[in-house]
Amino acid sequence: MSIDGTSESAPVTGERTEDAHEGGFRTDMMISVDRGGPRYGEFIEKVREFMDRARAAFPSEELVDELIDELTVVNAKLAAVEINEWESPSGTRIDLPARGNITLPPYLVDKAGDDGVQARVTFTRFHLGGNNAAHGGFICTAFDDLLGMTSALATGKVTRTAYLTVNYRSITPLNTELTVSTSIVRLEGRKIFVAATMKDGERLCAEADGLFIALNPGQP
Ligand SMILES: CCCCCCCC(=O)SCCNC(=O)CCNC(=O)[C@H](O)C(C)(C)COP(=O)(O)OP(=O)(O)OC[C@H]1O[C@@H](n2cnc3c(N)ncnc32)[C@H](O)[C@@H]1OP(=O)(O)O
Repeated sequence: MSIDGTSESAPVTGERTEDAHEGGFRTDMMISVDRGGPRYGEFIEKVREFMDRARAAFPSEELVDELIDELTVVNAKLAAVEINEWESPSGTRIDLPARGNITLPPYLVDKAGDDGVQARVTFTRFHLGGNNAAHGGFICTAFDDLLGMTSALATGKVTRTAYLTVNYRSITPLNTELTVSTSIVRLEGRKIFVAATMKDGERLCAEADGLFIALNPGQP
């Protein structure tokens, strides 16, 4: 099963047979398109909407009291079903934007292969830096994840970021579908040199170059 979100393969089921805590990211994560059920994506969208609304709200004291009570109930429900990172739907639901991982800006993968990835990302109010522009850290996050995906697909190995350089070339707008294109610059043993651009139409918003290292077995 591919980690890129484009595979139509059947979901992986069954128990892990190895120590889930040995080694870094997993190419053999318990990838699934059904964990959390058919409405899990809708749940993630509601959480993302909540993050946007929380960022944008100016609540009264009374409303804050009310929200604390309601969120206490919701948090208790979620705490009761906490699970390890390898089997959580968040991060493994490859049918959802950004694999259903709310840590990441929501992106959709259009094309993914061993020469690079094409994706669309939309930053929203939650990702606000200032004056209606995206926060640079979230731009890095999008690049890091999509370049990590690029490195993994090019090598079939588990990789980690050694460095990531981002140049911010023009304002990155919120609520606008942006295109991200990644590519492999060169492969040198365990070293994967990668590059990426983020564009609003033809306008270059940001670009990145990075080095990812294919991890040795058992390496954290
Ligand atoms: C689909 C899922 C996508 C998810 C993407 C998310 C990716 C991430 O966020 S990863 C988290 C952030 N990154 C990290 O935490 C990594 C922390 N650093 C480390 O673990 C290690 O330093 C690591 C793995 C990068 C390299 O360590 P190690 O495996 O021991 O390799 P090491 O022997 O030091 O270096 C290997 C080669 O890379 C080079 N290298 C390593 N780091 C750098 C660097 N920062 N700059 C330049 N060269 C470097 C070395 O010089 C060496 O080159 P050569 O083989 O030519 O001598």
